Amino acid sequence: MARIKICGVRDRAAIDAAAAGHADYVGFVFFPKSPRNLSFDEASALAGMTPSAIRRIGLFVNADDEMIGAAVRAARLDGVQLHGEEGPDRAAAIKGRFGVEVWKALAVTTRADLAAARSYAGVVDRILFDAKTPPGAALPGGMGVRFDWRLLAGGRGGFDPGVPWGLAGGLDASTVAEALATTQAPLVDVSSGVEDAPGVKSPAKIRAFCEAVRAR
Ligand SMILES: O=C(O)c1ccccc1NCC(=O)[C@H](O)[C@H](O)COP(=O)(O)O
Repeated sequence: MARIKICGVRDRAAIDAAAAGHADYVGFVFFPKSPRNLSFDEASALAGMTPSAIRRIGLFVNADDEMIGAAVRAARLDGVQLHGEEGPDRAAAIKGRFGVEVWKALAVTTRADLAAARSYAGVVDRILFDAKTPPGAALPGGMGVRFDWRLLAGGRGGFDPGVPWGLAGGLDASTVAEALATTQAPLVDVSSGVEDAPGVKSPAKIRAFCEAVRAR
């Protein structure tokens, strides 16, 4: 069964809904331009509300060590998701310095974009294939954009980028079954697809999303 990450949670209701849906991860966004951005104090409080069965992943975009360290400590993060232009060397340095799981998001439009995953094999704990947002978009993720999931449709053994992976971008309760059927993704990540407005998570949509994943 695919693992579930609910990204961009900002309040107790969203965390409770993720727990009710047996989500595996929640994502805390540390990117000031995002409507989902958290202060370190907010993240610390949310961490205290998160059941121990759910792991906390902090999302960063080209952040420096000072910011990542402060967030890891405040929110007692289990992992960091790198959503900017962090290369394998930077990812390795972050893993070495902070000793948490490191996920790298790769923006995908065409098959050629998948090849970059290989350079992170043995370095990161997970690759997240996410849709490339349009040029000039306000954010590099969390915008409900999807890519052609057939790019991840593997052969008999399924798609194998040589590193554990997940699928993100444009998922919601009505599309995730098709996404899973097409890709056999071992993890799905959702943000705007479980919101009523940017940054406003819907507990009902979170529960529906989790049910749609678990129903498969
Ligand atoms: O959520 C944000 O505001 C955000 C900001 C900067 C970089 C990435 C961001 N979000 C990434 C995600 O939440 C997801 O990993 C992914 O992009 C899926 O988002 P969505 O299409 O909205 O489900």
